[in-house]
Amino acid sequence: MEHDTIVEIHSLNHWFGKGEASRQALFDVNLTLKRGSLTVLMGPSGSGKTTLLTLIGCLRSVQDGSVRLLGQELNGATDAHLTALRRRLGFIFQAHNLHESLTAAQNVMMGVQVQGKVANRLANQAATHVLGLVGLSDRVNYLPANLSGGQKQRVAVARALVANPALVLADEPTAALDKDSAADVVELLKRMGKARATTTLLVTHDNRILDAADRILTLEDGRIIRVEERAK
Ligand SMILES: Nc1ncnc2c1ncn2[C@@H]1O[C@H](COP(=O)(O)OP(=O)(O)OP(=O)(O)O)[C@@H](O)[C@H]1O
Repeated sequence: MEHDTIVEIHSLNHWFGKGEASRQALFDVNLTLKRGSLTVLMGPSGSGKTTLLTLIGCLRSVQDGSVRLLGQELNGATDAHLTALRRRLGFIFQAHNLHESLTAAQNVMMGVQVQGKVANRLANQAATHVLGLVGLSDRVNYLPANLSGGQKQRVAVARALVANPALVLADEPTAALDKDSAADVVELLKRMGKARATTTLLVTHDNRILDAADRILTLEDGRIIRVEERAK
């Protein structure tokens, strides 16, 4: 695999349930993600977007086909191996998933500390720096309860990016936000992605993210039915 290939998927199939109740959710998915690219995944509810994202994110086991993440095969990988790989990724979900009892800075520090043992002082410096990049310098010591929805999602973006992950996976990161906050988060993902050459795969219906995408994939009934390359 080329050095700048972050994800390479061949003939991926996935099923939920066993025996009679078994239902196929993904059919013969093939996909390559290059370093620094922003790919959007679209498709109707139930088309398999989250299933694909969670397979790439080592959050469920690959059953059939090949998924190579950062040069390593996920099909047949041990739980320990999947956990180690998962730590090299950044995740952003629709609901921000912040710890309510921790400040913004402490939440972001957790994004550094999952990577292994890092001195608190260094983790704190990194967290403060990234919170500054997402425009929250004056909110580092706030608890989530005292932040707006958009600010919380910016903390979640900071937490996902603080350890410079090779790949960021995002599932509807702007869905729970009002228009202005959503625009801020989109701008941020674009800017941070460019500055750090992060590879991003995100599920969204947000037109502003579509405008920023290098490529738009459409899933329907578990199959990629359209690939639109965007000229930059
Ligand atoms: N844990 C599960 N157990 C059984 N079936 C599941 C499970 N997760 C997803 N499915 C089924 O797999 C298919 C794909 O679901 P998935 O969540 O990937 O779709 P999606 O495109 O992300 O949908 P949405 O936009 O509504 O989030 C659906 O038919 C869904 O019902």
